[in-house]
Amino acid sequence: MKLTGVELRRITMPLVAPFRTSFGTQTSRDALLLRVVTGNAEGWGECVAMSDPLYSSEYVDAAADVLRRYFIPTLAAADRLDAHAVAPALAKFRGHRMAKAALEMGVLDAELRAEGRPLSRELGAVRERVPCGVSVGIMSSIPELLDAVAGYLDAGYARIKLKIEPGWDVAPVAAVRERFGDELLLQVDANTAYTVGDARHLALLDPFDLLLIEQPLDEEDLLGHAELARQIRTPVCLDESITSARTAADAIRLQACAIVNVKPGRVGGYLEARRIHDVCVAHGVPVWCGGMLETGLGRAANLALAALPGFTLPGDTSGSDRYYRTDITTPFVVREGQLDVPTGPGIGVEPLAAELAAVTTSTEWLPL
Ligand SMILES: O=C(O)CCC(=O)N[C@@H](C(=O)O)c1ccccc1
Repeated sequence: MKLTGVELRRITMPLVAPFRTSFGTQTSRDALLLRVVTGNAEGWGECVAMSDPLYSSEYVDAAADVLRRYFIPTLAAADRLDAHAVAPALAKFRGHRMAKAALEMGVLDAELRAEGRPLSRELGAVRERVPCGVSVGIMSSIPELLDAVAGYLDAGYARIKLKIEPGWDVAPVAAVRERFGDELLLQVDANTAYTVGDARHLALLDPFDLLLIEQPLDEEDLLGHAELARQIRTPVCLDESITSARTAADAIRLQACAIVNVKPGRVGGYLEARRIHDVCVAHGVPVWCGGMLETGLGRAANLALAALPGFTLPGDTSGSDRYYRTDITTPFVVREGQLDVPTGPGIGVEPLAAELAAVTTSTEWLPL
């Protein structure tokens, strides 16, 4: 397969409501999409980097630049190209995993569409539908939080994840437990907001029977997470710390985590995400699929991944309307707390022309 050209497309999609985490508040999603054109098919890639380097070191302008100056020309020069050749071809460049993931996703989508094969089959999916959790941001009051959680439970979500930070942790968890009962699948996400010195405070969450506490400490503090895990009962889950199958294996061996949040964009693509799944399954560590406010393109691909056997916990792949009034693909609608895994070739969805045009802020065609 030969690369004939790549379109870099920037889009801006307003969120239906502000989404506050421990590292900031988002009101819209500025994203980079890639349309990868090969001799016999086109594929779509979505870069999950945020507008600013607050979740990780990557940000969308930098991703566009490194793709334009280094990654796309490197692939164009490759005499044979398939999705499995993308990561090795780009390995000489350090980091920029989200940019690499977007390009690999576009090549993988094009390759599978040309062969008529769904991504779910390529990855090894064993389910046709996956249970959906939902991520709930930090709110300005407990009543506002309880109303939001009630709305998501009415919508059928199978699991609630609460964003927490110092000053917004035990009280919201206690209020949600008290209002919605002990059966509710409930977890929290700190996005690195604490230190191991907060262990005694975080142990106050133990009585609430949480599924997990996600990334409580700095992404580079594996030993701190291992120490924290010895001091609290709530299982520790890592997100930002897990950037590859190698770091997943190290984190497990160091007993820094009992559960892993797998995000294809964070780890360099869906093929590395599958390797992380395989490492975790081999160690008996459950995984679930995280989210980065993806459009329907990334949502579709994440559903294929979330259908693999080791994804035994509900992920953050929620319905399109959790974040967007109008998606750029046919919207994903949660039914009985589940979403259908796309069955079409490749990622199984394509952008809707009018909806995509309405949110496009720039396009750039790189002929190769
Ligand atoms: O449902 C989603 O797509 C978002 C899930 C979610 O909470 N993502 C968090 C995270 O840290 O995992 C996030 C939010 C904003 C930006 C980056 C990451």
